[in-house]
Amino acid sequence: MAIVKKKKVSTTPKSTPKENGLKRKLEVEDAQEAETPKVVKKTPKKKPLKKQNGTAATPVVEVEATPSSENGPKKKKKKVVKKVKLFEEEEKAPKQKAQLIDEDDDEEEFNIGNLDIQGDDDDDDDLRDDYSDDEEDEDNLPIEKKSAALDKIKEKMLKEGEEELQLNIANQEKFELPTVEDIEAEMKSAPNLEIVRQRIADVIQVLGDFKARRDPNKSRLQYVEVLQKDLCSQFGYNEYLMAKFMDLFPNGVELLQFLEANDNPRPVTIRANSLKVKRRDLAKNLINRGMNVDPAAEWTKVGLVVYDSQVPVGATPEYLAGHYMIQGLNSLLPVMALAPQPGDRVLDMCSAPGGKTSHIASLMKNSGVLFANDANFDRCRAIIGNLHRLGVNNTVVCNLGGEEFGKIRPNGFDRILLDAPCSGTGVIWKDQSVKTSKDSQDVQRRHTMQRQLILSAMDALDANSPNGGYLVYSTCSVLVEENEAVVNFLLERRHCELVPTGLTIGVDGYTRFRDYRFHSSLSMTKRYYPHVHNIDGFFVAKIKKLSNAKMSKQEVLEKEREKQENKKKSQAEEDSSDDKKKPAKKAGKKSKEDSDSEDDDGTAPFKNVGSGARANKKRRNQKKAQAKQDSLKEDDGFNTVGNIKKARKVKEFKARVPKRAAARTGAKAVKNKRKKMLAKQQ
Ligand SMILES: C[S@@+](CC[C@H](N)C(=O)[O-])C[C@H]1O[C@@H](n2cnc3c(N)ncnc32)[C@H](O)[C@@H]1O
Repeated sequence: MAIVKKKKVSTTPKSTPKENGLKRKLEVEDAQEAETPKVVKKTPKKKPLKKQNGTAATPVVEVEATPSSENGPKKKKKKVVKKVKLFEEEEKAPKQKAQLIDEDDDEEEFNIGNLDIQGDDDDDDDLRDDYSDDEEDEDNLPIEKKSAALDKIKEKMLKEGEEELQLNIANQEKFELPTVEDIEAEMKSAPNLEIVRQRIADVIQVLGDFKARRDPNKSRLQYVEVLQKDLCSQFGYNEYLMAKFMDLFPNGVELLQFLEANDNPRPVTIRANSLKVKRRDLAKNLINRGMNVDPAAEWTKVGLVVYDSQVPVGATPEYLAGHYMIQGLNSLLPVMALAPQPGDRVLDMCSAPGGKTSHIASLMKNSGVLFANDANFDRCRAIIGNLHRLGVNNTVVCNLGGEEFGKIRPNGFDRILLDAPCSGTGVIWKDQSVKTSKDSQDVQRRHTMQRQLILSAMDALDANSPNGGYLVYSTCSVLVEENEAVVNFLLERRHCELVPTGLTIGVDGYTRFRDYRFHSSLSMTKRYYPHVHNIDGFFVAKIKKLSNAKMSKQEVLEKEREKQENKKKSQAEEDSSDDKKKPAKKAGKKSKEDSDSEDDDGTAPFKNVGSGARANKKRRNQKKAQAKQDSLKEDDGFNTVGNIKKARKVKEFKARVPKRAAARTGAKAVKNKRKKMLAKQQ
């Protein structure tokens, strides 16, 4: 309880920068207290664009919030006594106040200098010390003194929280896991979100140190199921998507960070249109209009972040004059990877509303030719509007299915951007309906379309282009099925190879993910996450076309065979390394200890990713995986091995017997006749 309130303090403005005499004067004149323009500018500046480190505050706070049965009451007593002392000193009415506080045990806040600060009187001592220190430092403004005092208190609280967490861990508290049925029943009535939140923190803690904290009668799977249900109810996702995210982030703390980032907006960013203005000049003009802007990140020369604005960002004279485009920073990445050159022939295959198109045109310096295509006619209007506003004049807007380009313009472009339609799982903050609307079928449909589009894009690319032959594939999805799986499919179907994106940020793409095994070069692709990079979830791959010749069936089959062999090899290697780690026990004699120890790998909370499981289990898993693969091949659009499957036609058996004969004779005669005919054929 006490720690949850501490969060309150951490959200208040943190620090005021030291400023020179003139600025200080202005500030004092402008506003006596906290809200000077400088403070507004500086405070968010640090937050939105800095890469967060792995241990973000929120989940830790949640764990800290776990009440320690031993410490809780003791601490409270101490606080009450100390508060009494303070009130004695401050108000000189000891008895009355003590009574008051005893009556209201929950009251843990008191007011100092217009700022609500909670905590025990050690904090107050600190605060007083801080003020006395500050008194000595006559240069500081009152707000600076308060800010410094707050910083100290916050630091202390964090330390205390950490100590409390350590104490909890040391106490080895056992948490009792409800059954999935209990949770389902709980969900039918209005669930208490505070309890759910606490349970999530508890389960993640248990999964993080499974051996020591588990209930011996419960398996890892049971914990994971409870966690999944709770996360769905806490964050409002369907189970399908939550399972996908749990696969993607096997570490519970990171999963929470990702889910929380999905509920918060990304910073507002704009791209300076270099066809019309330099970023520096644009920034000056916008600041003069009352917008608080700064360069968005080190890796971009055209991005600006807008902290706050007194005018709507989409209605300034500069916007209307086409000096900038409102764009998420992630949108800059695929265009930077594409690196279009002046004079190139470029295709933007799925381009509406034209943010990336106009960026491409500006890098081409309005020269060469750019085709901006989109299958949606209404969205094409938006492209045209934006291109006019931004002064782009090297572009042809067209309204075709992207799948057509491979046929109507084979080997026709130097560079192609395929910013594919996707599930949008990287931009959930923009569209919360994604949380519940995406299911297996939907993702499968996208996956199929993406594979068709990527093949068409590759066919439309000219491998003999003097300085090109590059395709950039991007999505605003974090799902492997829409990213690595699609690119891997292309590598198996066409003469092409992955090349480095040239992007300095991002994490490497997967080369293996659950049942999927991708080409090792997939590590050259880049992934972006909102909780890591503070930009939308995104994926970028850059591919070079090696030959305009299409692959023959023979070659495709050969690649296929090669792939299967590699897969078997890597599987065998895995098995042998597992066998080395743990000698295989006698098959069929599987004790309870064995089954427990399967779960004991605490490195990955949700599953034993890369654990040293025994050969027996491995074999069973292999069988399961094989069965799954077979079923994928059967009817699942995620099959990255075979052709893109159209709806299967069910072939009916037809007896090769003339209809008239069949009509004349009985069933038995027809059967005999058929037998005879078959014998003859043989
Ligand atoms: C992710 S958005 C593109 C965003 C755009 N690149 C930008 O930066 O402004 C995907 C676009 O693909 C279009 N689209 C969907 N299916 C398509 C297809 N088969 N061929 C071409 N475009 C398609 C959609 O209309 C949508 O505008």
